[in-house]
Amino acid sequence: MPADDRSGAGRGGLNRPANAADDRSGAGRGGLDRPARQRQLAPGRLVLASHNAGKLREVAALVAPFGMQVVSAGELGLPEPAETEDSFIGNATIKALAAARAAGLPALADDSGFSVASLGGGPGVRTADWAELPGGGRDYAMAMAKVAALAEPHADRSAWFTCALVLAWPDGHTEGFEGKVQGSWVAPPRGERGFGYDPMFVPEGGAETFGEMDPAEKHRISHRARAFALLEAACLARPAR
Ligand SMILES: O=c1[nH]c(=O)c2ncn([C@@H]3O[C@H](COP(=O)(O)OP(=O)(O)OP(=O)(O)O)[C@@H](O)[C@H]3O)c2[nH]1
Ligand SMILES: [Mg+2]
Repeated sequence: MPADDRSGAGRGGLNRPANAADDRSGAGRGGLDRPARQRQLAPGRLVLASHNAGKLREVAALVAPFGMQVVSAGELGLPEPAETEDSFIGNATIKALAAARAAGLPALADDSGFSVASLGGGPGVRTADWAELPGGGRDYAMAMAKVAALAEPHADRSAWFTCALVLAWPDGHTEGFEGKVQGSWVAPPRGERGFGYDPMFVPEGGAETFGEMDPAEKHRISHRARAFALLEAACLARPAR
């Protein structure tokens, strides 16, 4: 397990990116060319560069207070680019840049995943792949069963979700942020709410899975909410009341 995969969460409230310098540069290089202040997202149209209905619902709810007119990549008929990087920030950057350039609008992408300590942080960036069916489509019951079967022999039940959010502009500028939520995996899965692997994850200090809890509670503590809090602080202004 990469040591810093489990850093960042559960310490001092909101998560910081695992590597603040790299993650907040967006381009992943950090340091020298990083602007002193992140680029602000002006009110207007924003593409949500995801084809996952569960994510779109959650990201749209996070963006809602900021008065942006959101449109999804699917509604614009944008293709899904290949996610060829081995980091969440890297893949979110691919998706955000592809959408921003194709639409000529700012775009917000989410790359996220579920990690199990005893599986060396897997499935991690390959979380969606573990649910893919050979003939197309996804089966999350199958994916959760696979994770549980592989992790079952190990005493360590700790697990976490990671979410990278990247904002991209048509000129190629990006800003990236990462959030994590620590907890443990459970089997069999519990709850019908949420999406993906939510029914097999219990956040630290809780008793319900993300699949059982009120969506408002997941929104309050999730990896996605934590990444969004960083994005908000850096790039968004709440409209005046
Ligand atoms: O239980 C979950 N609760 C969550 O809050 C959550 N966030 C992400 N995931 C899973 O992680 C993979 C992301 O893969 P991913 O970032 O490539 O997204 P995706 O392919 O589904 O859509 P897109 O945004 O790429 O179009 C997918 O399997 C998602 O189900 C979650 N599962
Ligand atoms: Mg994807």
